[in-house]
Amino acid sequence: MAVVPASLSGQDVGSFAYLTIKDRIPQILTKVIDTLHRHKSEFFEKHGEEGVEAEKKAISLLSKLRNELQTDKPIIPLVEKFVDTDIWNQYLEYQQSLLNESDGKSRWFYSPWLFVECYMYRRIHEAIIQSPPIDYFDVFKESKEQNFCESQESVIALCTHLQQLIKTIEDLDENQLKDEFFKLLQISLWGNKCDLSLSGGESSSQKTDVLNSLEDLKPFILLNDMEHLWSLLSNCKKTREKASVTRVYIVLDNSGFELVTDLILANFLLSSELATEVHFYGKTIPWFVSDTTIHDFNWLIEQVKHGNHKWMSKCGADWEEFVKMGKWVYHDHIFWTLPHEYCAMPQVAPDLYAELQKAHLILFKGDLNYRKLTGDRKWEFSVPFHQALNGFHPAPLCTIRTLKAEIQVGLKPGQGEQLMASEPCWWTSGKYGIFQYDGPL
Ligand SMILES: O=P(O)(O)OC[C@H]1O[C@](O)(CO)[C@@H](O)[C@@H]1O
Ligand SMILES: [Mn+2]
Repeated sequence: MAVVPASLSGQDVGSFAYLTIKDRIPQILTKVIDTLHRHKSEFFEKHGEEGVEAEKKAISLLSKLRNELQTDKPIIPLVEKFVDTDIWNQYLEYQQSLLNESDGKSRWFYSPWLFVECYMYRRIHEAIIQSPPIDYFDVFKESKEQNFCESQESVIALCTHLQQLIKTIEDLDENQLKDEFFKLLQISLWGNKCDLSLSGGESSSQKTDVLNSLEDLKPFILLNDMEHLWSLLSNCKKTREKASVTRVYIVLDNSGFELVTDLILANFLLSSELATEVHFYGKTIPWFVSDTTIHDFNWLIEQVKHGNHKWMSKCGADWEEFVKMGKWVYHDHIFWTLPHEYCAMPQVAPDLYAELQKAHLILFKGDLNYRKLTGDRKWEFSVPFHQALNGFHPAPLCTIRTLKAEIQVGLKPGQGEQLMASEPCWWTSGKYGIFQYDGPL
């Protein structure tokens, strides 16, 4: 097996991982507890006393979790039966086996950051499913919906842009079509600034007109492989036989404004015939505050459809139709909410790996996907992306991510060091973005 660098972890005092475990995660837990409190009367109305008791139980489990974290207690196995409980507990044992001390127990600050951060969201889910009858409750739903509602104006601007574009799409020459493709890719990139995990669950909606900001934002794209995406898809379109398909898969990240930008891009892919099918992958359980579940996906399409604007509602109606016709397919898979790096997918989720191999192109949205693609490890800046993927090559793939963690590969020699000297927060602030491609050229 190839030698890989150590994992990022909270052991490195002062690092982004350390600060996330120390400050951001407890803050998110406190918000979750507060959300449950605020829904107390709703639970009472729905379920009577039983609902109130369940709310108390969930809160006490979450307070215990917060205490374990803040006092750096050992990571304990999951107890409630769920589809992935055994896989999680096996992974916990595996993490323990990596520790050299004889009585070594995985702890929050001493284990890989990716592992403990995923574990925290899985424990939140456990607290909820241990508390029937409120075991259906999505503690992050409110903030995801708020993010969408606060981005209304930008959503209208994007829907209007897309509908105008579609009207004349057949008259566009190759270069014009490529320009439009690049625009919508960049919108989807900057949509990733709006996650709610980095902001500790605080509102992070899109209020400026992103369409008119694209030129100003260009200097912040550190790696730009958009040309490869164009070559690949325009080639598929040219060489495609009648009745055959081009499948683009989008591994989704955040709901709210970012999801709108992804759906706008997916709509364009169909309208331009660069793809004939778009497959979406979301999360099975609430995850990293703002990540998309099937409920968020359906809710958002419904909202857009009933939007108070002609072009917005046209988009929503078309999107519903794409889903009905099977041109857009939404998939769930438990693997996306496991702590494993993606190079483990062939062993842990061979069925999912086989599905991904059917794609002509896979787009991975967001920072967490990047961390899992590269194993969340301390790679040198100039290590090739292909190498950091550590054998994960199901199909041509591209990561579309704003930088929100101390990890970046594939830079030019000296580029990372230079950024580090001039702007120490360059890789955690979400200010910079990348399109990083791996696949045949
Ligand atoms: O929604 P994204 O882009 O995956 O970002 C998730 C965020 O959560 C973090 O784990 C921080 O809590 C960062 O890695 C990242 O900023
Ligand atoms: Mn996210």
